[in-house]
Amino acid sequence: MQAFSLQDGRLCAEAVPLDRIAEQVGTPAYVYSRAAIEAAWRGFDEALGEHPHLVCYAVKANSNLAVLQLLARLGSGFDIVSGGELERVLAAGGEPQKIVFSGVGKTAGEMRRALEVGIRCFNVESAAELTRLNDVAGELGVTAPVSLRVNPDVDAGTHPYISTGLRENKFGIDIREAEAVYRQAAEAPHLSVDGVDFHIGSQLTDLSPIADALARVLELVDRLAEQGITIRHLDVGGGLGIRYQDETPPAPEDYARVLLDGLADRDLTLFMEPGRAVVGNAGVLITRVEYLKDGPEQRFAIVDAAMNDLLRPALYDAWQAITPVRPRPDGEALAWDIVGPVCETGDFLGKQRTLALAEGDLLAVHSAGAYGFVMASNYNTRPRPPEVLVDGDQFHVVRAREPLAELWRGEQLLD
Ligand SMILES: Cc1ncc(COP(=O)(O)O)c(C=O)c1O
Ligand SMILES: N[C@@H](CCCC[NH3+])C(=O)O
Repeated sequence: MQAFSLQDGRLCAEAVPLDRIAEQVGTPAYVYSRAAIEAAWRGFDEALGEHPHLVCYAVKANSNLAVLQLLARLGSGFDIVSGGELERVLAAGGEPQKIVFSGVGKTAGEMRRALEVGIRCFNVESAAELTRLNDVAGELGVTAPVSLRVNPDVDAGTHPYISTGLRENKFGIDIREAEAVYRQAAEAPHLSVDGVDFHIGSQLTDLSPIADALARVLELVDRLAEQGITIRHLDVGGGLGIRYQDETPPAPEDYARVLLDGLADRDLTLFMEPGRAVVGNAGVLITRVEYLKDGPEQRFAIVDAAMNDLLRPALYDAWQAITPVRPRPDGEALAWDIVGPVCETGDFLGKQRTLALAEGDLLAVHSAGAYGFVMASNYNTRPRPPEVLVDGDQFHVVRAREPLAELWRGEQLLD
């Protein structure tokens, strides 16, 4: 949960210097720490102690196969939102019985595949989706396990683009309509009601909206029990924040305490879907300064990473720490806008960063393990960067830089 630190040019807890990685794979490149990922996942798993639970890592945060494989080996479950993520989890050795499938727009094809492999549960987000899932399960002659994602209408107090638990958001089933939809589910011949689910937003730094949402959803569970609809598991989604700058996100133990206190003596298995908090501070994006440019109003450090590699600053105006891998203690510290080569004014990684810089310097953009590579694109026909996993004193290139010719594979010239 701590902001990631570099010690002597290395990811903390790992022995490989980042400049050695840069020499071998070039820049920009994502670098992840195995030790940090595993420690963060265990933090959630251990916080829930003996209470029956399943930590379903949210694949969307970082879906690199080697990252998924590490988590699968720890016994992690997975929260997926597409057929593509399902295939990734299976390819990485994830157990189908530990997969939950979220998302508002599941296609019939995605449902079919998930039923064929036998996932643990579908987090259903509308009455229409429930009808489709029942039909698809019926065609296959199987029963689909379901949990309804309810929208508890609480303000998560996060960026509006990543807040999901308000009535006006597209996510989940309005909590006031949930009982009726549960009755529909209970009567459907090819569905079995197993759980209830909520997820109110991402980068949450305060536990009180989670406690509010939990209380509302537990009232629903109790009302359903009175009607003979038994809920066996409660999925509390993900969303726990990390420290990017000066945030003080709750520790997994405090989070777990709120959840377990809320449950009281109810017999509910807990599922959780953390993404960012598992991988966010376990990764950096390394990039090299190409040019220093003195504009009339502003100094620019033009680096070789851009918004296509790391979108969060451009999309959310997100702040991520940027530090030199080898600081220049005797250099003059000046305020720089750290910008990329893409042809957009919004292409920046950081603004007004006071640093002593020279051309050729290697920089690390911190907290880049979550929503980094997964949101990268080929805009400006730039190859997506390689991904490297550091494991003690070794490192592995777990995804190579895309060769340029791959960027137009499948395209056709006209006759
Ligand atoms: C349903 C669901 N579960 C889990 C997550 C993971 O969220 P986070 O990375 O904030 O933990 C998300 C994304 O916000 C989500 O939409
Ligand atoms: N992409 C967002 C988080 C989205 C959460 C997805 N449900 C971010 O970088 O902060």
